[in-house]
Amino acid sequence: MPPTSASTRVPVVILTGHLGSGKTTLLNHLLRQPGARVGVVVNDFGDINVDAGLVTGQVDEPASIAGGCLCCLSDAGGLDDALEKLTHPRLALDAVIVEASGLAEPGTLARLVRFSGVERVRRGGLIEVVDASAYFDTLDDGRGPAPVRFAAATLVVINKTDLVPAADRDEVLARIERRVLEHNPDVQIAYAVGGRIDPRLVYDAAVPEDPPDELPIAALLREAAADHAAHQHARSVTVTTPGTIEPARLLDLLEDPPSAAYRVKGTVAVATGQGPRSYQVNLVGRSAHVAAERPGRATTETRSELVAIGLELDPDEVWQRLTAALAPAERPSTDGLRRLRQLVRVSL
Ligand SMILES: Nc1nc2c(ncn2[C@@H]2O[C@H](COP(=O)(O)OP(=O)(O)OP(=O)(O)O)[C@@H](O)[C@H]2O)c(=O)[nH]1
Repeated sequence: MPPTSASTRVPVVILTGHLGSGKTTLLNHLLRQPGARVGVVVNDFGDINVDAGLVTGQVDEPASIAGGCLCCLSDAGGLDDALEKLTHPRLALDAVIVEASGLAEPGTLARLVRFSGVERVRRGGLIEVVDASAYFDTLDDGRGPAPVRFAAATLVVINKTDLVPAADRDEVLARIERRVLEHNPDVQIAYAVGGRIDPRLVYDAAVPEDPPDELPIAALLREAAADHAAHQHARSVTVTTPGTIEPARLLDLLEDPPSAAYRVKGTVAVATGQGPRSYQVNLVGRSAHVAAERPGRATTETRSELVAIGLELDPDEVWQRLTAALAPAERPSTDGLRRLRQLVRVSL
């Protein structure tokens, strides 16, 4: 079998959180994003109650995908079996979200995805949902070390902030934030009501609108849920450069990304003896994935582009970092090529 093309890798996002913290609410919010094609893996449909209208078919009936979501029950076949089906190129999903039961241990799930035997998977991050109003009564008594579960997260959503009395809110949220950062100082933190985070933090929708040939279920549900309510908007910074780049500078960025950049994605071109070679770059949290594109038809234009997305991005700082990462080079340095190839190897 030919090697999997970089473009067919599907980000697998893990959603964890204590019982009742708001995982399903957040998942439903993400599924309402216009134009999104998302696969969902759940342990138990009965338990999870994804909005019925959004659950449009089992994975064996891909023709019925509508309103964006295709759900798949993780049964005896295990997670890999579900991922194998949902990452099939014929489904062309933008992302797969694995919603864990409230009792699941985040580190274990992260390892299941990281060491998944499924070739078309790439890590899409781990979102841990926290109930701000119940945090110090359930997860953490505030004494001793903070819960170790945060160590596996790339994004922590401090949800239900509306239930914290206004007078105490700043202090309670700051205390939770300090506990979250204790084991994971690089983690991105978002605040939410009803799980409403900016979907761009999690994945890219293939198209900006719902496809015209699909049922208007997602649109109706969006209206019903008044999902246009405010959420913290993610910022993004894009830098494009013509021509080929120096991989060592790109690796410098991927090994030490700007702290406020939650995702960095793009395509870069590197010169080779046989002409430019393109690589797809994806970083979520601190985990980078780089894959070589299959050599395609020769193009007249070669360019490299990176986009950084995050909640508190400083646009000037990030622009400078991305620009430095895309330093033009007609010929890559030996050290740069070695580091790039090594990252491509560990990304396989
Ligand atoms: N007030 C308030 N309620 C919320 C918020 N987010 C979720 N809820 C409610 O909290 C309850 C639990 O939310 P779920 O999304 O079912 O939580 P879950 O983490 O999926 O729950 P389990 O699957 O049982 O672990 C539901 O009644 C939600 O409507 C929020 O930000 N504010």
